[in-house]
Amino acid sequence: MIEIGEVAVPTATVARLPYYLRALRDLAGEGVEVTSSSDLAERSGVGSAQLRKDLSYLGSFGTRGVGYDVESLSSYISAALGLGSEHRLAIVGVGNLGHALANYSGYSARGFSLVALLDADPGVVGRTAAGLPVEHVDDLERVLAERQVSMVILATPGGVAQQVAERVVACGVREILCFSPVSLQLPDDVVVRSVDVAGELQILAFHAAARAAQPATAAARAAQPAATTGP
Ligand SMILES: NC(=O)c1ccc[n+]([C@@H]2O[C@H](COP(=O)([O-])OP(=O)(O)OC[C@H]3O[C@@H](n4cnc5c(N)ncnc54)[C@H](O)[C@@H]3O)[C@@H](O)[C@H]2O)c1
Repeated sequence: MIEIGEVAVPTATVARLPYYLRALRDLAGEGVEVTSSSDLAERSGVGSAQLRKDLSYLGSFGTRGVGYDVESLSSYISAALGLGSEHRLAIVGVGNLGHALANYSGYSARGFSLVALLDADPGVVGRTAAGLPVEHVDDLERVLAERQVSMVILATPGGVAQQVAERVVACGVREILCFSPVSLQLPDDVVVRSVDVAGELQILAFHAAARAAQPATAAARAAQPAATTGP
């Protein structure tokens, strides 16, 4: 469970909120003012019962027979995710992956500002990516303090990730997005989200193998219409 204000929300629900928010923003971009739970659920890639359950942790939304007000639900989820305040990001490790992450153009639209890039390689330090200079990791403490960094993306080789993460945490950062292939050992109040593309692909491979083993069952399940009730 994660505390949002005075409410305890399951971690899995919090992980789905960004998908609801993205779907709501897409709807707003299309000029849609009110949406049904089934439409929002489909756009978010979840079942509508799951969507209603997740939203019920945050409060009472939607009008039966009418639906959800896109703008107000979007504002509420943004506030629940803490996106009202600016999150200042640094990327440590600006190799292939770090460079690609630096050039991602979607941070600002989602409430994040990329403010610093750090690397240990003298051949990388001094280059620019996304309009920012890459600074030496020796200056990590100064850079994080000066730019008021509150979140760090770690994209260093696995062998140095623990040591870099400890320095980041000593600077007061409590949220780390880790791409390095290690299990970081950090104080309990530090939240680490690890991304593992190969692991996700292995899960897809598992599903592909399961589907291949049971073609008739899978086809029958896919043909069943989803049940929808409520707003
Ligand atoms: N999680 C995933 O799905 C995923 C996908 C691809 C890569 N990775 C991992 O992400 C990391 C980066 O991958 P890559 O392909 O960009 O590698 P890369 O070698 O191109 O980049 C790593 C960068 O980290 C820098 N570095 C090394 N030591 C450092 C330190 N102490 N402080 C700061 N920077 C330091 C290097 O100079 C280099 O620029 C690797 O650990 C890789 O295994 C994870």
